[in-house]
Order: sequence, then structure tokens, then C-alpha cells
Amino acid sequence: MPPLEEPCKFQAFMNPTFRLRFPSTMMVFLWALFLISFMASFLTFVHPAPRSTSWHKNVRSSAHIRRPNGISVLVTGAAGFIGSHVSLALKNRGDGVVGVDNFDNYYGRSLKQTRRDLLGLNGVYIVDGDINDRRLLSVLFNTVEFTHVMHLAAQVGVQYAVENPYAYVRGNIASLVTLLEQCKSADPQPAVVWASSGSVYGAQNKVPFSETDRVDPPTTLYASTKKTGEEITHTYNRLHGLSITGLRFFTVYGPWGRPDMAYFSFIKNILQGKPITVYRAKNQVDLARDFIYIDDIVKGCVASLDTSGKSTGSGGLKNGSAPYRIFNLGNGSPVTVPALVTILEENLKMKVTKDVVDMCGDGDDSFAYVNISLAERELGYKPTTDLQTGLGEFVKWYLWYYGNPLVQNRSV
Ligand SMILES: O=C(O)[C@H]1O[C@H](OP(=O)(O)OP(=O)(O)OC[C@H]2O[C@@H](n3ccc(=O)[nH]c3=O)[C@H](O)[C@@H]2O)[C@H](O)[C@@H](O)[C@H]1O
Repeated sequence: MPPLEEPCKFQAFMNPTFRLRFPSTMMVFLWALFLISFMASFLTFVHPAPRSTSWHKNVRSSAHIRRPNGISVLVTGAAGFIGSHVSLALKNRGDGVVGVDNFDNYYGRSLKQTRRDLLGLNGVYIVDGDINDRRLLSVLFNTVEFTHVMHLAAQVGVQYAVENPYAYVRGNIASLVTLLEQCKSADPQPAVVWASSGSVYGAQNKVPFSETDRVDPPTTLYASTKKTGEEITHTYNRLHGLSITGLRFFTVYGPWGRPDMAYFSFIKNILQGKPITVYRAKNQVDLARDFIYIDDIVKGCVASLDTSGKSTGSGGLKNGSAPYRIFNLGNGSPVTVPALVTILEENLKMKVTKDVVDMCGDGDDSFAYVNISLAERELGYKPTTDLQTGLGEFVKWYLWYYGNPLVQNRSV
């Protein structure tokens, strides 16, 4: 037999007065719920997500300037190859540096995490976050008054675009706009130096490539996104008074480099006794690149920050024109891919089997040769490391970092 109370409770629901009140009570409740969630999302949008006290402390300490007339720089892609080197160089000379990196898995996270740990030991804090996140950028700019932004975060790699084109739109275009929107609204606005690419010269036949040359047609989606970036940054300079410097990097190599790049994958195969694939252009012509050592690139980046000039806008409005510059940062002396392989073989005192494959289609640029005289004049840029020396440094680093499999096999 059911307890006596139950029917009474049930009856209460069936009471006509309650039934009349029920819809209105429920409606009020639902409306309140709706209003609360609306207010919450509005406040979250307007006010950036709160971060912990230790997060703020790390960011502020990393941004601390330790030299007279020093600058405070937000480095995007700080756990990346160029980003980590530039961050360290700036920190070492006493500038404030805050890194941001999304630690994407394009070439694995382990090397990025090690770079981050190394920077941490040197006082550079890298925020684990994505620059597509407007709220994160807003918190960062509310925490630190950045004088400069060194924008190096990007979806790199040329061939990967065939597999995942959307990563390039998100990583090279959408994120650039998000970052520029933040810079535009900042008061004072920072000066922006960012990574374009030598690949924007695309199918141009006239060499060496100069900044005044046409940069079309692009031969890869990667190049298209970088070319688009140049147009977007131009707009922000023109409309909002942001000081912009675009750096057309050529093929940058060196210690702590990117495992997806040819020189890096070649050394791995040589040491493991595996063959390598060497691509060749039409008519059996060797491919060539304007290889540039990381230390030279770092000098170019730092000089670009130092000479950037100021943005003129405030609160999104322009107050006069601001500098808009583009520089080629390469070596000015192309080397063929087979010649690069020979230098690696000499350094390792080993020979490798080359599978020479003719490139099908137009998925890559065959030749890069760059005129760097503008950067020499304006930035005092002067590469000093030749490919033999630079690859020697890279090989030393590689053997130190990964160990020599031959030595390891011997010791087993
Ligand atoms: O902004 C840029 O300008 C780009 O620079 C770099 O592109 P690239 O100059 O093409 O360098 P990289 O891939 O090392 O290939 C070098 C050469 O080796 C050839 N190559 C490549 C692989 C292989 O297995 N065999 C081979 O012959 C290959 O065909 C090429 O001729 C960055 O990788 C890219 O992310 C982007 O930053």
C-alpha cells in the first residue's frame, strides 16, 4: 500500500490553482535562466577569460624590460624554429618578451616543448594558446603594453597544403586578421613585424627576386596565403596606421630546426642508412634554394624590430601614415639540392643513395635566388654564415640532440 502522503503531494499538482500558476512560474524561471545565460555569454565576450594569478605573474615577469630603451615584444610562434631563436636573442639583450604558441602537432610537439623549456630557463614565458582566440589576445594586451609584435606563428610546409588546405587558411589568414584586429585596437598600437615568405615570388622567372618585382602567380597554397597576408597587412597599415614590416624568409635552416624540412629529413635518413628522395624540375634541372642560416635570420628580425618606426593609430583610428615595409631575407646565393646533400655527406663522412624523382605538376617552386640589397641598406642585414659552416653547426646540434645511431649501435 503506498504511503498516505504521496497522493496528497500528487493532488497538490492537480490543484487548479497550482496548474494555473505553474505555467507562469515556469515561464519566469525559464526567462530568468535565459537572461542569466545571455548575460554570462555577453560578459564573457566583452571581458576576457580570467587567468590565474601565477599566469599573470609569469607573463609580467617575462615582459619585464631590463635595458634602457628596451622594447616589449609579443612573439607569436615562440616555440617554433625561428620564434624560439628570436625570443632568446631579444631576451638576452634585455628586452621584454612574451611568447604565445599553440603547440600544434604538424611536425610533432616534442621539439617545441623542449624549445619552450629552454626558453623558460632563460626567462621567456610561452603562453600555450592560439592567436585565433580573441579573448586570449585581449587578456595579453590588457596585461602588457607591447611596443612590438613579432608574428612568426604560421602553418608552414608547402606540400602539406594539398592534404589540409584549411589549416593554411586558419593558420596564415584568419589568425593574422585576429592579431591585426587586436593590434589595431590597442592603445598605444604596437609595431608589427611578421613572417611572409620568399615563396610569394611564385612562378616569376626574373632572378634575383627583388621586393619591387611582381609576386604572382603563386605556385602553392602556402604561397597564396602569405601573399594574401601581405595584402591584408597593407590594408591595416593604410586604414589603421599600423607600422608593418613583412619579412620574406627564404629557406631557413640550422640547429633546433624544423624536422619537416628537406635538410632535416635528409640527415635522419643518411644516419639510418636509408635512401633519400631528391626532386628534380622539368628537363632534368636540379632544384635550388637560397638557404639562409638561422643566426643571420635572427639578426634580420631584430633589426626589423629596431627600425620599425611607430604605429600612429589609437583605438582603431589612424593618425597619420605609418611605415609599410617588405624585405627579402635570404642569402643571395642559391645552392642546388644535390649540392646540399653532398655537404651533409661530407659533414657526416657518409654516403647516401639518392632516388632522383622528377617533380610532377607545379606543386613547388624550382628555383629561388634573392636580392638582399634593400635589407642590407635599410636593416644593415649581412648574412655571414655560408652553407658549409651552417650545415656543420646543424649536424653538430643534431648529433648532440638525437645522438648518433651508429655510435649508439656500437655501444649496444
Ligand atoms: O617560406 C618558405 O619559403 C618555405 O621554405 C621552406 O620550403 P622549401 O624551400 O621548399 O624547403 P624544403 O621543404 O626544405 O625543401 C627544399 C628543397 O628540397 C626539395 N626536397 C624536399 C624534400 C625531399 O624529400 N626532397 C627534396 O628534394 C624541395 O623540393 C626543395 O626544392 C619551408 O619548408 C616551408 O615551410 C616554407 O617556410
